[in-house]
Formats: sequence, C-alpha cells, structure tokens
Amino acid sequence: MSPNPATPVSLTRHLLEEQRAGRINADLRLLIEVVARACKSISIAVGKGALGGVLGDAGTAGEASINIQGEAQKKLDVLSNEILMEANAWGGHLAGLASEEMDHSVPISDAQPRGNYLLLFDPLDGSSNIDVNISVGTIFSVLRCPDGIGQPGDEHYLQPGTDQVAAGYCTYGPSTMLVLTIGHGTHAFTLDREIGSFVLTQRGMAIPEDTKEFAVNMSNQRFWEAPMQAYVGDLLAGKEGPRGKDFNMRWVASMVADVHRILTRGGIFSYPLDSKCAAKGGKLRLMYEANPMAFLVEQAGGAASTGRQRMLEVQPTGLHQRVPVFLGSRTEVEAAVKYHAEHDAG
Ligand SMILES: O=P(O)(O)OC[C@H]1O[C@](O)(COP(=O)(O)O)[C@@H](O)[C@@H]1O
Ligand SMILES: [Mg+2]
Ligand SMILES: [Mg+2]
Repeated sequence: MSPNPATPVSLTRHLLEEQRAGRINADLRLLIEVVARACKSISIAVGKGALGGVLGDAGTAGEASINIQGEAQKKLDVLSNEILMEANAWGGHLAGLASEEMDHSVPISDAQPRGNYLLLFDPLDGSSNIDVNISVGTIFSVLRCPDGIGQPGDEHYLQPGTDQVAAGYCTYGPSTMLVLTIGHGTHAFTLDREIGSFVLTQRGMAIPEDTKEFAVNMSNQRFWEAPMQAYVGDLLAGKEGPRGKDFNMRWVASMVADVHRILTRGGIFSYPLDSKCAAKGGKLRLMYEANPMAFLVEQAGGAASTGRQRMLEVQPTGLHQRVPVFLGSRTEVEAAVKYHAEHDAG
C-alpha cells in the first residue's frame, strides 16, 4: 500500500510510531537509525564511483587483500565495512557486531552498560558489480545479545533466523532504498537526497504467491544436483512441459537487487548447492545474507528454504557458514522444495 505522498512519513517517524505501538524499544529504534545513517554515507561513496576513487580492488602494490571468505576484497567492501564499524563504535544499544569482511565478531568494549543487541552485516553485497555500475547494497540482521554473559563472542551470534528482531537491506541503484522488517511486515523507504532522509514509499510489501520469473546463475547448471537440474529443466520446458507455463529469467548477480525485484513483483531467487561450492555448504552466507533476506521475504508473504529446510530454522554452526538458498513467491519455493524432497525420497 503506497503511503499518502501529501504527508511523507520519514523512517524516524515510522520507527517512533512503531515504538508508540509497543512493537520496538528505543534501543532497537536507535540501532536501526544508526545503520540507516551509515547506509546513506555508503550510498554517497557508491554514487561517486570513479570520481571518489572507490572503484577497483583493495590491497596495495598489486597485492590483493583477501577476506576470510577467500575472496579478493574491493575498495568499497573495505570502505563500507569501516563506515558501518565507525557508525556503531559508540555502542550504547549494541553489545557487538560481525561482518562478512571480518574474521571474527567485535565486542563493543567501552559501552557501559553493555547494549542488548548484536548486529551482523554484509557491508557491500554484489561486489562483482561495483566496477560496472550495477546496483549493489548492504544487508543487515539484528539479534538479541544473550543475558548473563560478559563480552559476546562468535558463539553468541549462532542463533537461528527465527530469533532475529530486525533485518533489512539498502540497495544503491538508480535510487537508494532501505527495506526493513521488525517482524510486523516489510516496508520500503526511498532516500530523498534533497532532505537527506529515508521516506516511506511502500508500506506492507506483498510478494505474489505465484510467479513466472526465476533468478539463478545458469552458468553453474552442469554443477547442480539432480533435483535442481530437474526443477530448472521443467521451468525451461515452459508451457509444453510439466509446469504448463512459460518462465522468464533474470540474474543481476547482486542478491540485494534480485531480492528487491522479487519483493516488488514476485519471482524465485536461488543459489543452490553445486559441486563447486558443496565442500563449503553453498555460496551465500547464512547469518548476514540468507537469514535477513528470509525474514524480509517471509514478512512479505513469501517463503525461504535451503531446498530441504525452512531457512529461518537452520541452527547456525559458524559465523560465516554458507547455505543453499531458495526464496521468493511461496508456491514456487514450495515447488523447488518438492523436487528435492521427491529426489531425496528416491
Ligand atoms: O557471481 P555469481 O555466481 O553470479 O554470484 C552472485 C552472488 O554473489 C554475491 O555477489 C555474493 O555477495 P558479496 O558480493 O557480498 O560477496 C551475491 O550478491 C550474488 O547473488
Ligand atoms: Mg553478499
Ligand atoms: Mg559483501
């Protein structure tokens, strides 16, 4: 439902209304505001592109800088991480944070009393698209810090996605948009560059149940498991095939952009297990990519799965754990899961 443009609702006002309704407390509201402010700074850096000297690989003297994922970091990966770290360094509402770009979580040491929340983020999603001016983004997830512990360690972040108290992403595209849930629907805010604040532009996003659009990196097809081969084979067979309808395909290779399209008009996004990434458990990360996106999608009436389990019920075993991902329009995710279940049942 599009809000009344005559009375724009800023993110601050929206969160205050949520607080008055008892759906969020002041600490969590403040945390989300701080993350949103950091995303505004990242949006400015991304928008400058070559003029800001932010394109290209991090690292010096031809020496690539490799993160814990074994991936060469981009300058914007590092800069976005620093912006989020600095914005949250004063602590207050936060006990600790963890990032795709850092090996271990970082406790907010000098925050007295210690904050109640843990923040996880993918500071720059879609890194392979940075240098070619295609939409990229930031993804974040918020958990409660367990009571009765001193400074949180990596083990305290290993909570299932159902325990998230907030999740969101910011996409840096033609416009900068923040999409957010605190467990009461999924809402979209557009950055009004003139006034410098996020304004509510879509309240209660709703993913259509059915879809004719799928998103997957088809170049990995020969490495997929048999059920995934069969599932996509039937999509490609179109209306002459067992699915009885034609499907279109999209792949931006920025998860934020592909998921934003799905939250806006439906579809299914998948990054399945394949023989190239099987040893790692998948390509995408559970804690700061799959879980926050799954929370947003479910709150918009969609579904999210590993292909074999509801994403939000996966018990995490590692901060940078990877999982297969299927999310989007409910009936289509259920169809993909059914191919895996039938295969596994022999
Ligand atoms: O290069 P591929 O195989 O198409 O993978 C693209 C996927 O990898 C990612 O770029 C991984 O995220 P990062 O850029 O944060 O590492 C996703 O955004 C995207 O969906
Ligand atoms: Mg990512
Ligand atoms: Mg990233």
